[in-house]
Amino acid sequence: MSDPRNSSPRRNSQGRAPQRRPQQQVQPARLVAYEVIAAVRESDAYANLLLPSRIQKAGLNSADAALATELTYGTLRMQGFYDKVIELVADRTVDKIDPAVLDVLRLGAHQLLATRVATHAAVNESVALASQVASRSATGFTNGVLRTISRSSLEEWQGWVQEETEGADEKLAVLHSHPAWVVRALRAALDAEGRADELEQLLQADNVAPRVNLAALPGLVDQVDAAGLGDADAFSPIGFVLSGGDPLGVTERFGGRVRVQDEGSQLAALALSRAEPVVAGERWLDLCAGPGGKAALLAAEARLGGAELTANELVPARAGLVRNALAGVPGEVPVLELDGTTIGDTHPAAFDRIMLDAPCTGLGALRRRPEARWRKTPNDVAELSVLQGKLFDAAFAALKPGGILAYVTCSPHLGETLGTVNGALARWGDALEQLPTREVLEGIAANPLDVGGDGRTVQLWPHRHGTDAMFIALFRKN
Ligand SMILES: C[S@@+](CC[C@H](N)C(=O)[O-])C[C@H]1O[C@@H](n2cnc3c(N)ncnc32)[C@H](O)[C@@H]1O
Repeated sequence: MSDPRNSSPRRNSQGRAPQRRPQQQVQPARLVAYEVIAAVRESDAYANLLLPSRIQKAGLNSADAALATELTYGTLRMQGFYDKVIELVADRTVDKIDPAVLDVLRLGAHQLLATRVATHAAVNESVALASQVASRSATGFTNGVLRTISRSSLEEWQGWVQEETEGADEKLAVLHSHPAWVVRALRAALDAEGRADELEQLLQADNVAPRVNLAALPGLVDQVDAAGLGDADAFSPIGFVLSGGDPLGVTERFGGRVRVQDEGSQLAALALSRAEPVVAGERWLDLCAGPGGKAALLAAEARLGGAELTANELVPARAGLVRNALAGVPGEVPVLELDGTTIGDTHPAAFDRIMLDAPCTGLGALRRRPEARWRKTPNDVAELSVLQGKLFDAAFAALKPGGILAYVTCSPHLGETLGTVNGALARWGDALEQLPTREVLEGIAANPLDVGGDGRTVQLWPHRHGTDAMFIALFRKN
């Protein structure tokens, strides 16, 4: 069989521009997907925030809403791979393609290579979309590129794309659609546990939409009612995998006492609240609380043990989200709006337990935020690790002697995990004691966790635990 790359649209007679503007209507689900993908590119929109409102505005039924979601998320996730395929076919780099046409091509490539959408529907609707959002001349180009892509299988394109790419990490990067620097960072993080051979599994897991996970707030939900929501989580003792239906409907039905929350986030909050028995009257702080997932769980745990939680969040709009998240838990939880780096000055030695769920790159939650991988840079790691160090020191100063600090990130990047921890240990010496985090979590988890490392810190992984790649480290102030 001849190499399909030789049938580039410029050379292929079947790819010639149609003579007339296509009459086909673009299906609303595809139009919604295109609009969100374009907004992500043009105005740095967040797909997970914009998509629900676009679906609602377009009045999509549930099947079309599911299609729009799959098309949007799948296209954004696999954009790096599709761009390489498009470059091979179009015989030019993607920066030489009109951005609106490129979005149409990415969306079309996704339908052809990763969905069961019929080839004629994927191509014809993409051509119609190109004529609607770009120029008439773009229709011939779109038609040619997509017809060429459709003539070969995903596996064949994967082979050609790898052949065209130099370097082992770079090949994995393009094949699994991650920036190469992220692949190198993930390899280093796995390598620190002696598990670099799991890299490909991790990259694959980043490209699979996560299941909807729920947390039933302890002491506030009848566990029998909650059990009807789905299967119990493998690890979190309060978690469930939603078996079906609208997650927001479930949260509303339970008055906010059942919440959508990743299992790893549940374990991180429980690691702090259950590290040792709670003494009534303890004061707890959630230093970087927005949007409030862990704060709600900590508030429920504090209520059970007779402790008092305070939440803090720098960004006022996100502090509002924290207040909403706390609404399902009886009792008052003050929500401060301070810069967390000053908490040691405003509240010296004031708290028995502090959650520092630090601002981070979020490289551990790439499956959840499909466009995030394309927005982060190594500079973000450098800047965030400085902020993480400052927040750590402030939290340490706000901790009472004997108090417990949980340092948590939803990034496995070593600069944000062990780098920050080792920096703090170097600064604080014997005053900062590492607690056996793995042992604490093994006492909480419903099943053995099988985490790597030396046990003083815990790194969870999507491919291994089905959670976001949460990093959790517990400390005591001596
Ligand atoms: C990883 S998120 C926390 C997630 C939260 N714990 C949850 O479970 O929903 C980090 C939060 O820290 C906030 N933040 C960033 N810089 C901060 C600062 N200097 N002081 C306090 N909060 C800050 C961000 O706005 C963001 O909401």
